[in-house]
Amino acid sequence: MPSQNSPIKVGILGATGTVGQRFIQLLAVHPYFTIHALGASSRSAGHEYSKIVKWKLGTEIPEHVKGMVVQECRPDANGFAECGVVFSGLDHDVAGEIEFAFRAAELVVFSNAKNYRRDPVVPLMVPLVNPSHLSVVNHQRTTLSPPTKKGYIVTNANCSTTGLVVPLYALEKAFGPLETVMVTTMQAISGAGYPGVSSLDIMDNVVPYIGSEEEKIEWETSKILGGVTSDGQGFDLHASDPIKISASCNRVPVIDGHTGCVSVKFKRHPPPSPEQVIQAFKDFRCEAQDLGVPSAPKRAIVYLDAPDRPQPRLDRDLENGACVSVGRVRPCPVLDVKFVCLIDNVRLGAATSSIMNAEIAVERGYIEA
Ligand SMILES: NC(=O)C1=CN([C@@H]2O[C@H](COP(=O)(O)OP(=O)(O)OC[C@H]3O[C@@H](n4cnc5c(N)ncnc54)[C@H](OP(=O)(O)O)[C@@H]3O)[C@@H](O)[C@H]2O)C=CC1
Ligand SMILES: N[C@@H](CC(=O)OP(=O)(O)O)C(=O)O
Repeated sequence: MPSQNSPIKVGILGATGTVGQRFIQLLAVHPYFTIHALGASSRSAGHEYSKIVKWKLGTEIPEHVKGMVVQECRPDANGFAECGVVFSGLDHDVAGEIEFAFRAAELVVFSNAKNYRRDPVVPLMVPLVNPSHLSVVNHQRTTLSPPTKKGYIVTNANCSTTGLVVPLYALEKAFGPLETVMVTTMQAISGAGYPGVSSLDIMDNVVPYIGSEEEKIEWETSKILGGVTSDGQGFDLHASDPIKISASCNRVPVIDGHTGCVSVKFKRHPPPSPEQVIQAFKDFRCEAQDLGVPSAPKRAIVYLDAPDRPQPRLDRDLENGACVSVGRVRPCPVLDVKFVCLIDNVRLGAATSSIMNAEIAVERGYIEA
């Protein structure tokens, strides 16, 4: 952990957006990191943050951030050169090039964008599941061009993928590999950024399509649940036990919180009973909790006993939005067991995961204080 006197200076790319605002809220007071630079598009650059942002959170903009001048997202822009880390909430249209430039300039980049998630040397890291993937950044530093001494990129997952893989990981840890997963999501409008989905499209409605979302859930899950290859240079993508995954994604008129209805089939026969599955959810602990990093939730999975939970409005604030809540565990007449899961898509689904990934990187010595 960095000493009290020298918190690591961090920049936020996409600081004016939905995810960027959460970064600012969550990092306003943080034991390891201090906000030092803000970046956004040329539309926002040159303006004081409080004058240009359409702040949507129910807390005030932190006092020391209000007057900060938003910069262009370039490593040589004012403030970024002194940073060790940048958190990125950039639109995917621009994230690829910008994040790469910050890595090349020897910054450590924690990204929410999809651009590098499939890269064979970039960890796709859900902090409650696969922090072991972080070690591959050593290989990334030497093999990606340009090679770096300190800089690297770590991404976090799609928000719905994150809400799914936490309970799936708990099940694989307790009962061995899964064979089949079916998930139907009901995703909040904040997942589409700001201004996102038009109110005329989403009020009084359900939209049964979110572009590329199903493919992301189906692909990302295996990279996250898989391990690191034996040479330590990449990811095994769960190849020895392939999981069949089918996702159906829907946009619903909820502000924050993605819900998933999940059915799973286990490789093992007989499969665990619903009672055993519930116990596995209750017993689940992960490395972020053992390391005691500041953003780790006390309970990574919160099991809710009531027959009508979890619900986004009631349960998205559990553990400050840093857990996955689950409920309705019951037999599945088609596969083995089914349940419902809920994630705060902008906290654990985005900003909280990036921050927790960075905290783990600090604790493990992958970021110099
Ligand atoms: N919302 C969510 O629940 C989740 C989002 N993500 C991912 O996180 C990222 C951010 O999403 P979100 O916050 O919702 O999106 P928003 O649309 O709300 O914010 C986008 C941000 O990117 C900036 N930006 C846009 N164009 C440029 C440019 N040319 N140069 C520099 N900055 C630019 C915007 O700045 P400006 O205000 O100046 O236009 C803004 O700060 C995306 O990649 C998204 O896919 C991942 C998981 C969950
Ligand atoms: N597509 C997600 C949010 C998102 O931006 O996903 P990704 O980071 O995988 O592009 C949603 O609409 O809820």
